[in-house]
Amino acid sequence: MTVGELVAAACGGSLRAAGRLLTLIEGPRRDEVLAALGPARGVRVVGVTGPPGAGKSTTVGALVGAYRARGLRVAVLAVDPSSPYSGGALLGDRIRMAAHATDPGVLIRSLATRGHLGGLAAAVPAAVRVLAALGHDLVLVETVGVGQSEIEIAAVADPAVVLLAPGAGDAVQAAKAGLLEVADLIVVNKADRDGAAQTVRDLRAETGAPVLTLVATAGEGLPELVEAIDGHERADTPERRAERAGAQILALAQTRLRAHPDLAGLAAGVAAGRLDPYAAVERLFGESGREAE
Ligand SMILES: Nc1nc2c(ncn2[C@@H]2O[C@H](COP(=O)(O)OP(=O)(O)OP(=O)(O)O)[C@@H](O)[C@H]2O)c(=O)[nH]1
Repeated sequence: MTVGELVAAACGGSLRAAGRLLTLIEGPRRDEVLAALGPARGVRVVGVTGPPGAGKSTTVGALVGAYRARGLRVAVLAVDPSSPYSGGALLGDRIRMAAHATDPGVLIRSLATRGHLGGLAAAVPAAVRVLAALGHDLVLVETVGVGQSEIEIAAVADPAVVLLAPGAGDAVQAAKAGLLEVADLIVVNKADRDGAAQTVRDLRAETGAPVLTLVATAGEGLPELVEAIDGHERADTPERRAERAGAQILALAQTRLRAHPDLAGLAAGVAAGRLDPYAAVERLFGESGREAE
């Protein structure tokens, strides 16, 4: 099948074709697929991130249920920055979201990011474009908050929801990792556990922001979370959209620069004193960089 035929089949409802397109955009044929999709269509992107075990998958599953009840077509992109595997990654998440596995209005997909910096930034926007073109109304991007990835998620998600479990450890780790800085919404999940109220107080003191509570397994606090997500979207402005787009462009540019074939040679030159770093940057950007000045 050509890419055009795949797009037509996927738009006609073929999950196989949709899966194939999502695989293609992880490789060298990404631009071909994006061109075949036609003009970009707006789609809501909600990010859910947090430390391992905070309850991200359970929460995403609950959010899928809430948005399906409104009749929206929902896609879930589960991103595991530590996994080199595509497609089959995060099997556990698929199992936890089994309630939606047979619902044709829900597409659940794992994205590998091959472990390189900027991986999430490079992979997610293209996948979101595909999902939007296929008629999804909402994309939930779930990622394990373990490093660079959660900073990058803020660039594509509106809002970025940071999920923590009760206990000082999680909150302190989240603050250290820079997770709280990128959070549009902070949620303490497992609010049925001891220490939840204290964690909420700590996070409020740390961030000065409102903190939501949730029992994802029971759906307690879910309507409030959905309301907060919707409210955040209503408050979106052209300036904020431009800011997110700018952050996305920078993250992609950084990915390209890190993979630049001349980078190692230039670094060796600077280290040996043959070249100064300013000249190295000039060479890295080549003609386009010089023209821009
Ligand atoms: N008591 C309680 N347990 C919960 C709640 N939400 C999730 N859990 C449990 O916590 C465990 C981890 O939940 P997951 O949804 O897999 O968490 P995760 O953040 O996706 O975990 P990773 O995939 O390891 O990153 C599971 O056993 C859930 O059933 C909650 O609100 N209360």
